[in-house]
Amino acid sequence: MGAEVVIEGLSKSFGKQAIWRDVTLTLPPGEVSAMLGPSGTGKSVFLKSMIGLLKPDRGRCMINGVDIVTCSEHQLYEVRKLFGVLFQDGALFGSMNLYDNVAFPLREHTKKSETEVRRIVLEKLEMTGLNGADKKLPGEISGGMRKRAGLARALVLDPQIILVDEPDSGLDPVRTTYISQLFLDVNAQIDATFLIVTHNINLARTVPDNLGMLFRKELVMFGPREVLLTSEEPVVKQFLNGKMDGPIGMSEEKDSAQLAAERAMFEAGHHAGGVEDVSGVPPQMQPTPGVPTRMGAVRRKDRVMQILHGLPQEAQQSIIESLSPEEQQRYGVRPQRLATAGHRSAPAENSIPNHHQGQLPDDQVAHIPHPGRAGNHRLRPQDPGSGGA
Ligand SMILES: Nc1ncnc2c1ncn2[C@@H]1O[C@H](COP(=O)(O)OP(=O)(O)OP(=O)(O)O)[C@@H](O)[C@H]1O
Repeated sequence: MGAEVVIEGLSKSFGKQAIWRDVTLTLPPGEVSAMLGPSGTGKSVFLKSMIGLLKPDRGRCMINGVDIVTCSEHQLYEVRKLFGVLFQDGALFGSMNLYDNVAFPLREHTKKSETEVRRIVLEKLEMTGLNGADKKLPGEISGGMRKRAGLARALVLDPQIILVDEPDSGLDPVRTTYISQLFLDVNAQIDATFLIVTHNINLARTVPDNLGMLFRKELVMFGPREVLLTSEEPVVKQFLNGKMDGPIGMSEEKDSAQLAAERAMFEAGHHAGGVEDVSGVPPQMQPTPGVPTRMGAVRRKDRVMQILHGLPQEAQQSIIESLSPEEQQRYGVRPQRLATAGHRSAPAENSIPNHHQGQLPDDQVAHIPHPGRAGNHRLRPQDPGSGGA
């Protein structure tokens, strides 16, 4: 199973420029999480901080019990072996063919024989759909293939955590979906913990189990996908709809005068861009038929049902609706009726009045038959109105 990553109060600045402060979240083991955020909000800095390439100013980043912010160089070296990283362009060596690129970490960090190296390289090339491409140079293949080769290389040391930086950069929407499918298939096969940094709305809506968003130097939210996808938080809504209307501006954020001027413009009928309001929670992509079940998704179901009562009402309903009738019965929950427009909830005739803070009545709160580690109490959705944990 992948490693859990527990981040508490993490802050990073460069000189006087604060990048983000007080970031607290947990990446549940074996689940796929994605971090969103406008350009320049420090998503790449966040990834680099997680592998110790950049040193945060404050806070903790615990991986298998080791805090990589304060650990020794030797411990950091060991912890880094748990990571596979897929950089934007695949970060391949241009002068080496794909075989040697993928073999590189094995030759560099292990004492494996060339026979063993060959077995592993060919296995990872096959896993990433690159059978027969081992002799190609990076310059001879498409951007999508380069990314897959970068993923094959990230897999050779059997990582427990896979970090992916903007997988869609330079790819068309169809290739982006194919690489997303590959992430889910690989996740199903090796049960590693994934963190994907992306701007891509389609990917964010359909791929990860958990979503987070960085904005104004803070983590706006982090939690199960249903929380962000049903959120009324303006910055989250704006981002997920790709519109100009909202707090995100041409550079990172707007001041109040610009916000008001633009609001008036949009109210007068100027198109704010993007498609019509997209709201609600689309079905999540699944592993390709024939690929093993995603155990991370199985554990997530129990985990999310354990924290269900603490989630916002819209998210709760969406989660309950995503369960099969048998699962609803097993967890002791039932869907409430939703109004059609914008998936906003309306109390069902037979529903018990909702309590404050989106809590479900006791008889609708999940009963977990087999609580386990997956009941990760540390992964809490951020209060939609705040950046704190
Ligand atoms: N090594 C560094 N030294 C100083 N400033 C840096 C360094 N690395 C990043 N920054 C600054 O940190 C900020 C965040 O950069 P980062 O690349 O993490 O943003 P991002 O959210 O990944 O953006 P994008 O989506 O455009 O890739 C930027 O202002 C950048 O200039």
